Amino acid sequence: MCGIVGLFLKKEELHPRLGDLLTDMLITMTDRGPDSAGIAIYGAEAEGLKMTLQSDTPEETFAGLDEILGAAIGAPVSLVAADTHAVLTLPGEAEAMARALLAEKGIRVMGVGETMEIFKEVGLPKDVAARFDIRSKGGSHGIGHTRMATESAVTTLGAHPFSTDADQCLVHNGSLSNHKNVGRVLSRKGFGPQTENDTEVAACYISSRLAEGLNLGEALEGALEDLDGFFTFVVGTKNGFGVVRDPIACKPAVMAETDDYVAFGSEYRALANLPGIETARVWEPEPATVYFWER
Ligand SMILES: NC(=O)CC[C@H](N)C(=O)O
Repeated sequence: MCGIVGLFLKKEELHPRLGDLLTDMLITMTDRGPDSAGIAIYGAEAEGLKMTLQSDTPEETFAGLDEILGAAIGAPVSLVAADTHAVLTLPGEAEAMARALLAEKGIRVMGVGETMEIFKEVGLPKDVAARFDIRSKGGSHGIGHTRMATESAVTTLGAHPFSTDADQCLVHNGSLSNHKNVGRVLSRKGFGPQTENDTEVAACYISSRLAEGLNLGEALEGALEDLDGFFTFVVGTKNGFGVVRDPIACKPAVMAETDDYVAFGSEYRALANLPGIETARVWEPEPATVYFWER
């Protein structure tokens, strides 16, 4: 199982509603995966870099962290905390120094980017969305996932979306069969996974191909060649949104497009309440076919 949703808004007037629409879509998919849930939101562009952090002891960990980091970096740092996560904004050139300081304190970096923020925890979509107040978040596009684990433990780090490079994340329904081998090859190239999860290998694979200069569509074509097993992937980048299913395509998937948005759901009921869905073009994505949109 696992439930995936994605929403790429073409119409700017809908941007303030992104978090609300995605939350409803993901809650509809709850019975496809009760283990953990997560949402990545591509929101307002930061002046600098956003780093989404996670801590199991957020009250002690996040208190005063902006001042500590700001003093160490010698530049202003802002921090917005919500439950176990916090979004830090800092100058891009301070990323390496910030990562070192955060690692010393045992704080996890869930993802970085100019626009992407990422929130994921063990629990049901409705609870995870409420803990991080996802409904209040606006943005241009986002992806979400509710997990029934097949490949690694039910933990925060095993939850989707997996973000393995700036402004890039991926969700997956299925299970890969050659992720151990692909992971080893990617490790040698400096794109190795941090967890035992098969999906993270797919995210690392896309990162490595984008870093080679491929666009998102080409990177997803590469995944069809190089990744074995069952998969429906939905991928977000700063300006892009892509979908691909393996050649057998046994995991359900449905898409809808209007002048206002492109939407993905594991099942139609995830899309059923979107505005204007009555007149949308609705289709089942073909096996081994890449779909992607870029602004
Ligand atoms: N049920 C699924 O689709 C699981 C996705 C992935 N294999 C995981 O374990 O996280």
